[in-house]
Amino acid sequence: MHQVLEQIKNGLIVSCQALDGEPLHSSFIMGRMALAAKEGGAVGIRANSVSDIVEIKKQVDLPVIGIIKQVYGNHPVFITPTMKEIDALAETGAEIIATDATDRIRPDGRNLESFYREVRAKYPHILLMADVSSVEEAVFADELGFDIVAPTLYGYTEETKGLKIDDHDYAVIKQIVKEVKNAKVIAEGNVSTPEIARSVLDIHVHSVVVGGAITRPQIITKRFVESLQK
Ligand SMILES: CC(=O)N[C@H](C=O)[C@@H](O)[C@H](O)[C@H](O)COP(=O)(O)O
Repeated sequence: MHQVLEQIKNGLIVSCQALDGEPLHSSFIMGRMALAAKEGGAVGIRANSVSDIVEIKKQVDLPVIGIIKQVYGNHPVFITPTMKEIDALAETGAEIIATDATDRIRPDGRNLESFYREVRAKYPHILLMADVSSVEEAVFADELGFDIVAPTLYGYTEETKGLKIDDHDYAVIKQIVKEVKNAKVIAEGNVSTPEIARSVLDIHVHSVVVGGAITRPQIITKRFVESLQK
């Protein structure tokens, strides 16, 4: 197994992201978030943008899943959508690059297969992670040759809006683990409690990514406030 995949096996990856407009939007703060995550025992970091990744890499020596969230017009594909973002991420030294791997046409008019082949040919040594929204997309990404698949976009496409990883006793992630043959399956998206993290690991995912429940204090605060108002 690739050394980085070995390193993150059975562990927690913390997604340290604050977009423009969020209270913690700052590469300095994301670097410190990553350091806090490492102190807490995280085995990897997921991060958005070149400047955040560069700062995070100064603070911690953990493997980084890099993405660039780039919106082109009103196009729905925004996680590392084109080769421009892949090139920028490759420069940062991110060990893993994640990209939208849904069946939607990309902003440059290409489909996933032709995009994947070009990225793989250009960067054969970087691990590639497929952010999908369904079992079918997970299987297709695995067949293409992605190293990692994750249901990151389950709940965030037109067809899946509002759905969550623990719906129907974890049916979707269970099916992905069952049907994906070669890629490592990582649980990501709405892993909002330690109990959910434990449950998905028990389904035999390779690792678990947690974002907002650790690194978005406005979301954490809201959950407490809502609990007080019940
Ligand atoms: C859909 C989308 O844009 N997901 C993003 C992907 O990088 C992030 O905004 C999420 O925080 C991340 O996936 C972790 O998920 P959660 O924050 O639910 O633990």
